[in-house]
Amino acid sequence: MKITVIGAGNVGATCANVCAEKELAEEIVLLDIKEGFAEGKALDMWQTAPINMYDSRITGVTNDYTATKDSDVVVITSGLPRKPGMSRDDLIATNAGIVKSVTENIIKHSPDAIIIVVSNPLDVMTYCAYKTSGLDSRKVFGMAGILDTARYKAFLATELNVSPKDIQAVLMGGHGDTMVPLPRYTTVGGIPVTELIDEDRLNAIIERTKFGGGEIVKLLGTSAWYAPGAAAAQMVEAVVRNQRRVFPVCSWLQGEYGLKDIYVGVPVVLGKNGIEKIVELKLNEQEKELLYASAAAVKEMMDVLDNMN
Ligand SMILES: NC(=O)c1ccc[n+]([C@@H]2O[C@H](COP(=O)([O-])OP(=O)(O)OC[C@H]3O[C@@H](n4cnc5c(N)ncnc54)[C@H](O)[C@@H]3O)[C@@H](O)[C@H]2O)c1
Ligand SMILES: O=C(O)C[C@H](O)C(=O)O
Repeated sequence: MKITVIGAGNVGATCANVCAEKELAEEIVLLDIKEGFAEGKALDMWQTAPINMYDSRITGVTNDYTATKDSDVVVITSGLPRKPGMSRDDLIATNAGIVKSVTENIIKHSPDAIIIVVSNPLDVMTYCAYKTSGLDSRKVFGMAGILDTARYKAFLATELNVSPKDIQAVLMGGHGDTMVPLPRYTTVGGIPVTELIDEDRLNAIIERTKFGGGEIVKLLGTSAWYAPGAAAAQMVEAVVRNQRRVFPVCSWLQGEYGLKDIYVGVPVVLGKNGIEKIVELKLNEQEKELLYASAAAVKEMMDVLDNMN
């Protein structure tokens, strides 16, 4: 197995580090456009191998795609993060150029790779990588739902003073303020969450989840990386170990949920072929309405991207 992570910044480096610590591949390549940056990060990480006891070999390169040749999985994290006061959509012009050129280079050297997109605005950048790569849509998908549900679960674990391990949840829609956490599909040790928390508190947690990325941007002046990097690595793990995990993933819909030709977050089964199956939940009218509003916001940005090319 060979994994490449494009972008050795906060998210890319964290993702590569988690992949190495979990020994997800014999070879992990970190690539960045900044001279010496990926080399330095990779060298530092490799020096943790004797401490953390792993033998996945990490190397870093400056924009040399020959080193990424025959990768099984490529994670794209290259691009600008937002600053306080910005929305993710404000990044579209710069990051579309970066994701397009990166995808072209990936495909030249790893024509059969599975591509996991992390760069923002997530749903539109995943669409950009899909269009550019020419790959089957099952092999090009985006990371957002694992992060967004992790935030939702973490907030619930704090509120209920229980282990986050026991919280299960589904969240759908785009990776923006319109995302749709689904309380009807949220359980704590198998108990419906609505039996454990009153409606007002639950609604407050849902609102905090929707703006969870922005909360961190305000605190740090740049966006989050520990949870995003770990979430991307969890998707890599599901693929390289063929785990068939069920996660919300930004996926290309072809009629599922009544939506067509759009990338948006839905629950899927993730395995060695990428998206093995899209799971269709029986949403009620209110949930459908929220999902469609979120899909409409994503579609608007996909149209912006189409008009840029
Ligand atoms: N999907 C999500 O849930 C999620 C979560 C967190 C961050 N993000 C997004 O991920 C991206 C990266 O965030 P970050 O915090 O790691 O930013 P960062 O600035 O720390 O790292 C980005 C890296 O990309 C590199 N880069 C830029 N252009 C490149 C190119 N053409 N080729 C290779 N490398 C290039 C930069 O040199 C930099 O090192 C941002 O767009 C951010 O919004 C998405
Ligand atoms: O909020 C951001 O800009 C980064 C990322 O999408 C996140 O949710 O942490």
